[in-house]
Parts: sequence; C-alpha cells; structure tokens
Amino acid sequence: MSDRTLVAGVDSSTQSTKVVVCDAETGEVLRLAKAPHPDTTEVHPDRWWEAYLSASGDGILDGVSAIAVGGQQHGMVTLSEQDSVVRDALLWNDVRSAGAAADLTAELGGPAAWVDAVGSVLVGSFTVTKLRWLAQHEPEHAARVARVVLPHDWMTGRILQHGGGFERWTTDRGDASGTGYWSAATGDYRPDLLELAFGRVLDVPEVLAPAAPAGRTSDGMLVAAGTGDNMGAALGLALSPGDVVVSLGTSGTVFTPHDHAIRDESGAIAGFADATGRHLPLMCTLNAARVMTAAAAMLGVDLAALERLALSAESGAGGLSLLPYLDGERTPDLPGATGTLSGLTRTNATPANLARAAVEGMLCNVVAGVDALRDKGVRVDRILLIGGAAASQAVRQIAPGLFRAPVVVPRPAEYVGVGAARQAAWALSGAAEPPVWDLGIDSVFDVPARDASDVLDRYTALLAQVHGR
Ligand SMILES: Nc1ncnc2c1ncn2[C@@H]1O[C@H](COP(=O)(O)OP(=O)(O)O)[C@@H](O)[C@H]1O
Ligand SMILES: O=C(CO)[C@@H](O)[C@H](O)COP(=O)(O)O
Repeated sequence: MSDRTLVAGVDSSTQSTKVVVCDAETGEVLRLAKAPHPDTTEVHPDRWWEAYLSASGDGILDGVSAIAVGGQQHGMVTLSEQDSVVRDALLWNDVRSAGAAADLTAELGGPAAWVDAVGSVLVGSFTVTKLRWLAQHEPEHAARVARVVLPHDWMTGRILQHGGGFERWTTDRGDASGTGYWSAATGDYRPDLLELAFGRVLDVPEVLAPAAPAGRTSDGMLVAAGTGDNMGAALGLALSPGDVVVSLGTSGTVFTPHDHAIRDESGAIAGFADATGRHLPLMCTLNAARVMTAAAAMLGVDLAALERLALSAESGAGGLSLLPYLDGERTPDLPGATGTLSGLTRTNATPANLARAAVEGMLCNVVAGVDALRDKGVRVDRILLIGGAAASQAVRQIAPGLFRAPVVVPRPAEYVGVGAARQAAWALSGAAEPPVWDLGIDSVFDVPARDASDVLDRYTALLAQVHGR
C-alpha cells in the first residue's frame, strides 16, 4: 500500500476527456486515461459524463483523495428547475450566436461598454450571446430554463451528484469570467446583463474562492472548485514573469497570468480571471490543431507525413499563404469567414509547400495574440507550447521564428488535467498557496538566424486584402 496522497484532474475539453492522477506533494503524473467527445459544436452534457466514466474506469481513481475539473470555457449548459438538461450545450466554437454578440454589443453601447462591464469585448463564444440566441430562436426551450452553468460546473456537480454529495451548483472566477455576465473587476454577477440577453434573470452557480471545495462525495473524496481549461493549464505550468503560454488544441490560445486585468477594446485580448485569484489575459482562435488535420486530409496523408512534408519545404512555402479560418474565426472576429489559400503558381504547387503553408498559417493566426500582449506591455521572454499540436516537430521548429521568441516545450503532460489536479491538492491541503510542483522541460527551440518576418508580412497583407483587417 502506497503512503502517497493522490489527487486527480479532469480535462473535459472540446475533443476529449482526459483524467490524470498525480502525487499531491510532487505533482508526478502516475496515471493517465482518455476518452473522445463527439465532433460537433452542440453536445448533450451526458456525452462528457460518459467520456469521464470511460476514462476513469479500470480503477484509475482508486485511492484518490481529491479531484477537480478543468473544462472547455463558455459552453452554455441550460438546466430546468429539476436540474435536467433542457437542450444540447452550445459550445465555445459554435458561431450561430455571432449576430447576438453584435446585437448585444450595440445595445450596451459598444465594445468599450462590455469591457467596462465584464472585462472583455463580446464575440459569439461568450455564454451570454448563446443565451440571447436561445431566447430568440428556441422560445419553447428558453421557457423551461431555470439556471445556466458551464461545462466544468456541470461536470463538478455531476461528480458530486453521482458520489452522493451534491448540495448546490458552483463555479470559479476563471470560468465565470468567460460568461459575459460576471465581472472579474468586481467579483460580482451582472444580473442586468443576463436580463438584457435572455429577458429574465436566471439562477447562476456560486463563484467559489480558488482553493474552496465544491463538496465531498459520500466516501470522502474532496471535489475542488475546478476552472476553465486554459486557467487549468496556467495552474499546471509553473509560470514565471515573461512566460507566455501558447496552446494549440482545438482552439489556439495565448495567455499569461497577470496581476491586473488588461483592458483591450479591440477585442484581441479577453480580460479573463485565472484560478489563483489573479488575472489571465487571453487571446483565442477557433482554428488550431484541426488546420493540420484538414491539411493532412487534403493531401491524403497522416499527421506524421504532413510534418515531414512541412519541414522539407523552405520557410515561406514558396510564396503560399493560408488564412486558416476553416471553422470561421473568433480573433479576428470573422465568424462567417472561410480559409483562403493564396499565392499559388505552377512552380510552388507542391504537397510540401501546402503542408508548410498550413503550419505557418495556423501559427501566424496565434502570433497575432502574442503581439497583442506585447503591444499591451507584457514581457514575452519565452513561449511555452502546449496542446495536442505541440507534439508536432514541424510546429516546434517553425514557431520560434514567427513568435520571435524561444519556444519551450514542457515535459509531455496534459497540463489542463495537471492544473486541475494541482487545484485539488491545494484545496485538500488548506494552504494559502498551491503546492510547488516542478515543471520539467522536454526541449527548447531557439529563434533561428533566418528572419521569418516576410512570412508574417505576407500573411498580414493577405488578411488586410481579403478581410480588410
Ligand atoms: N503531431 C501532431 N501534429 C498536429 N496535431 C496533432 C498532433 N498530435 C495531436 N494533434 C491534434 O491535437 C488535437 C487535440 O489536442 P488537445 O489539446 O487534446 O485538444 P482539446 O483540448 O481542444 O480537446 C487534435 O486535433 C489532434 O489531431
Ligand atoms: O473558448 C476558449 C477560450 O476562450 C477555448 O480555449 C475553449 O476553452 C476550448 O479549449 P480547447 O478545447 O481547445 O482546449
């Protein structure tokens, strides 16, 4: 029998659920399991629960003293008075509420008014815009809604319901800051904005302090507050000033913990809260790892071959540029956009150049987030690259030239799950600060001597030409 204390973190993200079990003292990852989610932008929350049950089968949670959930941000989970799910959850990447975002922006007095109210300019990802869409398009569903929670709130409550310890719905500052009806500046909900969007005020979950428990199951397992997946990743990485995280999963995100909220009326940087009581300025794109999957499918190859092809081409892909808006886009705010491949000639039309253009285009899209942070005075000493596509050698090698900063790939780990586990260990300890867990580095990629600014310049010119941005 081990005398280690075990804690678990659940990453309930867009494409899958991952469960990691860590040593509470050191953070060492001892067990890891994964199960897929449906590939759609509206999902019944039961699918996340089934994935959790599947990933946590085989006794992976045996002996675990505390657990927390990091979940995809913004998703709208609507519950009836009896807590049954009213309709499938609309996810962060469902763009049907883009028009509602534009309407709500105008109704409150423009982008600056939303930054004043909740810290961020609205786009169709925010929960409040999905509520407006529901009220307008599905009044029969809207009439049955008594409360609204986020994916991680629902999973947290479900773990407690299943374990016999559910008392009330809860959330945390990090995830609440992506709703559009909670302000990180004041720490308060804005029922007036719920009413503006939905026509009436709804029940919302209690916002827990960073290390506060949401409850305990009847067999004594502590269930911590949980948080949004990006806030979880920030907690799972031991970040120093000057460290900026770039996550390339379903979404591309760029974020760094900060002592105060960053105000950005342009909408590039959202003013989210983090999971420690501080702030997490964050830029998010709808298109990231799946741009590579789509390019591989176009070329009829797998991801490994796509990487080899991309690395066999010269920087700049022989003059090809890709605006990678395959799922529309959120930053820049172009929900109806499609991808654009530009610069094709008979000479450069090769699989290698297409593969390279896909990787460069995906990266240029998130470079804009790093530069937006720089413009706000944030120090960018190094980029910590995480998420599914951080496994790609092509991404690792091409990224430093475009980011104009060294790229550090942390030891392969599921950082959202690890961060959630660290929060669980923190709540279990009752200490003022989270436990110190060591961040291992897998590899470092330096900025190459050859300047890649021509690639960025061509991308930026194409964006201006096609979309006027
Ligand atoms: N070597 C690779 N190159 C590019 N993409 C990859 C690679 N390995 C995994 N991926 C992609 O990473 C994505 C999953 O990343 P992940 O961060 O787990 O996503 P999410 O958290 O949004 O569910 C998938 O789209 C998968 O195809
Ligand atoms: O909407 C955002 C951030 O604002 C996304 O980052 C979601 O939180 C989903 O993340 P992944 O599934 O790609 O990790």
